[in-house]
Amino acid sequence: MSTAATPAAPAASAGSEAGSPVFSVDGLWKVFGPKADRVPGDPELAALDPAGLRARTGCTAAVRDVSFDVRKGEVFVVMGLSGSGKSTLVRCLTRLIEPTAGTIAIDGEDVRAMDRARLRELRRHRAAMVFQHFGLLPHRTVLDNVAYGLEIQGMGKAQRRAKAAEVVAKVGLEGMEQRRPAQLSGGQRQRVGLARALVVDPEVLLFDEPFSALDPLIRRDMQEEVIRLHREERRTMVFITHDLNEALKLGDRIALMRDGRVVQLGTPEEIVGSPADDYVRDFVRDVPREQVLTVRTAMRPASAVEAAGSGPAVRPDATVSEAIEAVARAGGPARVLDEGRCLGVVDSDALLSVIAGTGRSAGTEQSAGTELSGEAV
Ligand SMILES: Nc1ncnc2c1ncn2[C@@H]1O[C@H](COP(=O)(O)OP(=O)(O)OP(=O)(O)O)[C@@H](O)[C@H]1O
Repeated sequence: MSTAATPAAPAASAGSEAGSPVFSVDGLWKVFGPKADRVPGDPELAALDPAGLRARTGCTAAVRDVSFDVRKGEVFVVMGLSGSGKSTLVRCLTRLIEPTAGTIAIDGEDVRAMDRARLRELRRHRAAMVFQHFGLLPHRTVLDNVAYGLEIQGMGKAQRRAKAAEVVAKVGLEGMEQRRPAQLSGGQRQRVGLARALVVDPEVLLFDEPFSALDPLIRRDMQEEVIRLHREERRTMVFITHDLNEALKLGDRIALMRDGRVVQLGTPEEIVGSPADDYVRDFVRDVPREQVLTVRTAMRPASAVEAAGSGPAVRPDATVSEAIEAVARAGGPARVLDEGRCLGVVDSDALLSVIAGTGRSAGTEQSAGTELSGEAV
């Protein structure tokens, strides 16, 4: 299947090409400082740690040799501590920051080769950014703030207002169309920022720590909003956060950054269940494993008798926490059923050992299965 898409590919088309890359990033570097260009190509300089590089050259490598794909329809989270390079990396995707080396493609098109007009179109139509400081126009109403992107595109007033009203309702601000930003709460303002990015129907939404200034309850509301929008539209999203819980909650996959490098790229389950190194292990140490790891991690092969049984059943993507409930309620093992196929069995010992961190690692799946009928919970 071709991965080429029209510049303003509608979200509805995203599902048909699920899994193909929207952004492809290869060997990306961003070095700040004098004669930054020489760093990526010089193996000796490229191998220095941040302090060493700074001492030797006066440069900071904010992004170091990073490669990844953002797949169509996924929420791709870039996570890391302050200064790890998240914002620089995501700004490089649309060249809000010019990369020093490496390649970036969107739907196969070379972003680094784009001229100014094409770049403008990329930022306005294809990859819209939602910022933490949403930069709303204070004298404009909510409706006109949202319609602003369409105005820039040259859309007529009636049409852009109608479209803006639709998106204002979609983000839960119905009835507030005529308010000005100063008359809104922080969470509501963030919704306007989100609506403003959504109204141009971009192929990808880029979120730069959009919720970090919000209080915890409003933040949770906004996270739910993003999950809902993603579920409804399957729009591709790249989401920067330094908050591990937010990353685990929102991300289909997470790129964990440290000192400009991606130290691990994987699903929440892979990152929590199989940390790539001690840094990641330490990072995820306090995560409640039972809420992230799934029964795939905990199950063992089923005997023929167990597979044919009629006891409780759980889906393979059910969390360990959900499985504990099912097993506790039934007082015995539960079958793991995938569309009627028995993939294995989970029992209380296996579930406990996942919580204790002594179980099998994430991502290893049972391949054998038995066709069975049954409802998985
Ligand atoms: N314009 C610049 N000039 C020099 N150094 C920079 C510049 N912008 C960023 N840096 C440095 O690059 C590194 C990565 O910064 P970046 O803002 O990408 O990190 P971040 O992970 O997004 O941090 P935060 O969570 O605090 O926003 C930091 O060491 C930062 O000081």
